[in-house]
Amino acid sequence: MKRLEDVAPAHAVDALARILGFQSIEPTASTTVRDPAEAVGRHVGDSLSALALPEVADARRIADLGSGAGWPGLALAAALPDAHVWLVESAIRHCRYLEQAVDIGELANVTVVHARIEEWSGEHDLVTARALAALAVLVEYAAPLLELGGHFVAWKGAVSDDEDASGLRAAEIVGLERTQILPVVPYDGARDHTLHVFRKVRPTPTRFPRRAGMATKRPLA
Ligand SMILES: C[S@@+](CC[C@H](N)C(=O)[O-])C[C@H]1O[C@@H](n2cnc3c(N)ncnc32)[C@H](O)[C@@H]1O
Repeated sequence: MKRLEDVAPAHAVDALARILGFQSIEPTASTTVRDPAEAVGRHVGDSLSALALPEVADARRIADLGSGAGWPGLALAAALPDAHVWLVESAIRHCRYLEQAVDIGELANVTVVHARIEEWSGEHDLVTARALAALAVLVEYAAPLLELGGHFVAWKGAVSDDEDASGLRAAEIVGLERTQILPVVPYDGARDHTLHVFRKVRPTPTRFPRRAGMATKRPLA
């Protein structure tokens, strides 16, 4: 099994160790992977696999959508102290957990946002999401929050041909273009992990974001 030192930069190790310790004992942590040794790969390694992308390593204003227990947002905040990270989460219970995790990690560069993604605004050079929704929904959530030229990275498991095709059609509608799919192996035995990278190439039409719930109820494609 990997150690934090193997998956995180040295300056992030102490903060992430404290957060993994807190996650292992705090009942409101929204994860089934509580054992810190296992969480090193499953959460931190998975989150930081994206540092291989310059679009992520160089980002300065990051919005992590549907943060839940805080991955990848907390790991990116610890690894990228010059960036500011907004953790956007609609469930108040998860927000309370995230605020405590941020305190325990002494992460000065994080803001926890209690909001539905569709009802929040901002302009970011990077938007991230893991385990949140199908690609078509994700690109619709991400596009209005990106500056032109900014990037969206989706952490995905296996993506069916249908989901992929719908995601690309929806991306076209909201002004995004997929630039690459990066296969990653964040921990031993990880299968079908990919980072789908999109770039905002056109302004998003002003009818977005649609009303809360519409993206999942009536997907664009
Ligand atoms: C399955 S969890 C994933 C959490 C985390 N990204 C991870 O990979 O461990 C999805 C989270 O997204 C939140 N969520 C779902 N739809 C949302 C929305 N429209 N706006 C804000 N948060 C949302 C849920 O409350 C939940 O905490």
